[in-house]
Amino acid sequence: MKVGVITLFPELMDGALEHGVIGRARTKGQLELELSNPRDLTADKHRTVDDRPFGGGPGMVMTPAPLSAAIVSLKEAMPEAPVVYLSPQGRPFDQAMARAWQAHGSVILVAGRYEGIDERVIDRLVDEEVSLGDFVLSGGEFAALAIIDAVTRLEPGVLGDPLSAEEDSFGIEGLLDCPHYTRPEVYENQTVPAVLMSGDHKAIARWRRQQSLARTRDRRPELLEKADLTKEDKVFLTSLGPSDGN
Ligand SMILES: Cc1cccc(C(=O)NCC2(NC(=O)c3cccc4nocc34)CCCC2)c1
Repeated sequence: MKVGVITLFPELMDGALEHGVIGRARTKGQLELELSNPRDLTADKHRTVDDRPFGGGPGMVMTPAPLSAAIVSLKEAMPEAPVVYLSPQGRPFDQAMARAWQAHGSVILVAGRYEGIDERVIDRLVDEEVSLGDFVLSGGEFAALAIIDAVTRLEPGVLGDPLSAEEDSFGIEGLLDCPHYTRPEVYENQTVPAVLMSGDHKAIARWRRQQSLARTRDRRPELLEKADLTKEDKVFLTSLGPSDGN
């Protein structure tokens, strides 16, 4: 997987991507990260990357020239990669998008700062706008980090146990995850569901599936519409009483 990132804070990206599963994927060459900082491509001695908005108003806007130069430099290195601007105006990111970008093999992510980027850069160079959610951030970098994590995990060989990528709840046709327990067996007088201690793997798998289904119905019923449910799933859901929302 090749990921290009345009960011004014490459050190922030680098640092966050040196650890854990993602850090190892980089070391093993399963993830190639190429960062480009528009500030390095400025032509003025003050290395200006932002300016005041036409039409007035608060804050600053990222200027088009250095940002375009940074995008073009990565497009030359990764001509097949789609250019994705991370922004609140974008299409919500989801596991299907992560799978599509992993399958494609490369993506260029543009992280905004200030109030955003000059619209002419979007018109000319951006293929798609994608959002991590409806909240205000200082920059697109943390959205980029989340997306890089989601995509890299899907790369074959990155996760020790390939099943865990599938078993992540969104791997199982977009259901929420079941509860998880580990030692000690009794903690603060709270015990573990007996089925998990039974050694009956069929019963455990059924319990986990039913927990995922019940939680999805209670907390995110809209996900059930898109989920790929078996007949047994549907029978179980019908057997549940009214949702208690938890
Ligand atoms: C709801 C709302 C309305 C108006 C502005 C903002 C806002 O947060 N504007 C600031 C910026 N936000 C993001 O980049 C950003 C934010 C959230 C999710 C994201 N997913 O990807 C990038 C994302 C845009 C340029 C610099 C940071 C948010």
